[in-house]
Amino acid sequence: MQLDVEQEREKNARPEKMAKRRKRKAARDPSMQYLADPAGAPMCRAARAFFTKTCGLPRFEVVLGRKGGWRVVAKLAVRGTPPVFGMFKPGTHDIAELLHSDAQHEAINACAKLLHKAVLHAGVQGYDGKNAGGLSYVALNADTMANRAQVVCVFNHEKVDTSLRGQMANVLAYMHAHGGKKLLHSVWVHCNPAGRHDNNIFAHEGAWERLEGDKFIEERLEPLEGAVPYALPILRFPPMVFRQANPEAFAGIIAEARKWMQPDGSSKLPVTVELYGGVGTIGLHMLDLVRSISISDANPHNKACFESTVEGLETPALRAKVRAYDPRDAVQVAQSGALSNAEVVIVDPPRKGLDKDVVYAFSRARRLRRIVYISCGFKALQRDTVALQRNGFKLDFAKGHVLFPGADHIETLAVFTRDARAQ
Ligand SMILES: C[S@@+](CC[C@H](N)C(=O)[O-])C[C@H]1O[C@@H](n2cnc3c(N)ncnc32)[C@H](O)[C@@H]1O
Repeated sequence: MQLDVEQEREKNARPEKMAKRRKRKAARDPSMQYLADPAGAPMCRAARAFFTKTCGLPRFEVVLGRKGGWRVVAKLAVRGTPPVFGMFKPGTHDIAELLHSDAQHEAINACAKLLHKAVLHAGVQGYDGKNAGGLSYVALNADTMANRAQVVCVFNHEKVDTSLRGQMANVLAYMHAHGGKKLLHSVWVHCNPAGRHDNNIFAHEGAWERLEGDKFIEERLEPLEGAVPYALPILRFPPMVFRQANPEAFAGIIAEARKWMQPDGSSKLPVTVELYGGVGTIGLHMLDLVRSISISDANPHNKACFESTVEGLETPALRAKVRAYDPRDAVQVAQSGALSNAEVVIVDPPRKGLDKDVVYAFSRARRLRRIVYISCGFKALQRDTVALQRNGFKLDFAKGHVLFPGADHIETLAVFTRDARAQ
């Protein structure tokens, strides 16, 4: 009997404890938690230990860029009426208001503030977190060349109808009347009728409508100071494709990856395949270093961006190196024979890392010597490193880059090489 009372007390105490824990966690903005020493964040320490102690590399350097103004892609949740723009407190569906962040590009901060005022003025309802309807997210992308922002209003609706267009006309009228014209690159509406537990901001099948402005943000990733110059592609981004949130720091990863494109150290240029290639952000910076390149990505919206960048390349010789863009899943591409002549493969998968079937396809690709792996998911990279090593690829090099200073995150360039006789 005594035991039952204890158990009952414990059971009742648990929700209270959980609520306290959630509150404590929520008090810390997780993206700013390690700002004093970004390279000392737990994941950076874990990566250092893994690559030096477990993998036996002599060193693992972690590179840190600037701590403020680096973020060019911001996605803010919107909840309630009047709508609050911000971030979810960790482990909850409550929002901490965030219209300004020192991490964000100034065009994003200015636009978020004005958009919020316009939404309040136009009487737009925020998503209530349960029932369909309302503004659920805003996504802002900085056009750093012109100091403007590409704005997407995401509604928890099935389709863009006259009511939504009417609300957005009022929002835009307010923004235009309050200095928005020079701040706005473009304005889009997207419909994502997701449930409250669906964390995807954009829906694969959801409707998109561009209300004003240009289709693409154009971006050049300036090479690091002192780098050997090469023809820089102009990348093009509509809002529905992946764009690196910290392009300045990502340029450092590209610069490092460029050093690893010749697997046998000779001057022979390799036949290269890139999987998870997005709009071509990495591969199109390697054209002077490859004989040819084929790129693929599962998001079909990337293809038009990629082709538009290729069309604008400086010389026909560079254009001639680009073989194809395959808008399919990496497993399908890897199993379709695309790797049969590949000597170098570049991969930059999402956080979950490489699919097992992709690793298997690498092990069967007879000419493949090198994998240049850019990872945004350290746990998956650990798993993939072990799997690639089992399949005869030796880890030659790894370097960490802090892309989101303050967050517990690391982006890693890892280079694997397979000796011709090892297959
Ligand atoms: C981390 S992003 C990298 C994109 C690009 N390398 C860049 O730097 O902008 C990962 C990319 O993988 C793509 N992706 C996600 N799952 C995929 C899959 N199963 N097969 C192929 N591509 C996938 C996404 O569309 C996204 O463009």
